[in-house]
Amino acid sequence: MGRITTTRLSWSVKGQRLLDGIDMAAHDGKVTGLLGPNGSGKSTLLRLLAGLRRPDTGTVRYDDSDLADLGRRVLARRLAVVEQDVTAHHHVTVRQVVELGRTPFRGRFDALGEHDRRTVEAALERTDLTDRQDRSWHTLSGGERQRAQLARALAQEPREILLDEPTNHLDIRHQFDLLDLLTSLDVTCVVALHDLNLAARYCDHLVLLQHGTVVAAGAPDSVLTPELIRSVYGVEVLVDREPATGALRITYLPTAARPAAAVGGGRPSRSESGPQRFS
Ligand SMILES: Nc1ncnc2c1ncn2[C@@H]1O[C@H](COP(=O)(O)OP(=O)(O)OP(=O)(O)O)[C@@H](O)[C@H]1O
Repeated sequence: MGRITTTRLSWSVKGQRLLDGIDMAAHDGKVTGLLGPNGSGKSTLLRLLAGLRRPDTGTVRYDDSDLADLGRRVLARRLAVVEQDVTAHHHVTVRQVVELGRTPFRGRFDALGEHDRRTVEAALERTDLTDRQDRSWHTLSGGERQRAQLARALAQEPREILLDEPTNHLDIRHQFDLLDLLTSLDVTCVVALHDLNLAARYCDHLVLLQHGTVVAAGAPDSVLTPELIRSVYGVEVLVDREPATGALRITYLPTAARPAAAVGGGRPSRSESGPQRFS
């Protein structure tokens, strides 16, 4: 269906190792959250998973196939990518952006068929954009653009979706709508997130990065511990469960309650990593 795994994945630029020996797995139909401070390597890892960068060493596999052996068109028919702050030509409409999701399934000069049109309309509906489908790209807000990019990805009917901070422009309701939608899809999702509470609530599995390495991976309650959050983000937190839903809840403590030297977080030792390191 759509399992993504990496083995000892590394990538460098100008002699600087930005990803170092990443072993991770995104499970069939599940939502895997990529967490980590600014610059920890989340976007770089997503680009390697998408085949937009070639690893120096290591492999990415989609089910049993090595990404390096999958042709561009085969990959485009199964994998959708939602990058941060994508631009589009000013004068294209929302609907035209979403129709691009059907490109891998059509000949270059083929018109959209009935199935293409129905898929595009369903994607517009699911992202709450039906009434804005004729709007020009340049008139959209940041959040509407983000939803249009998600709609394009859904129109691709993918088996896997990679999303880089898809909620960063969205208001609270649309953040919940987007993540509810992702969790309801029968699609393997890998999503880079900054909001630890959203990660706790919506992700089945988390991969926590620091300095281009995986410092912890596993179920949210094994990764989002006060010790790991302090070590990686340099922030003191309380972790408990919301009374109403039972969901894991992270409460950030005021600066005065934080330990003096933790900010910036050094590379944690293996013993601090606690949960299973790679899964
Ligand atoms: N092409 C590049 N050339 C040089 N440095 C790069 C390049 N791409 C990424 N980097 C650096 O690699 C590190 C990881 O960047 P990346 O964008 O993957 O981090 P991130 O975890 O997604 O960060 P953020 O949370 O800020 O989006 C950063 O220090 C970044 O400056």
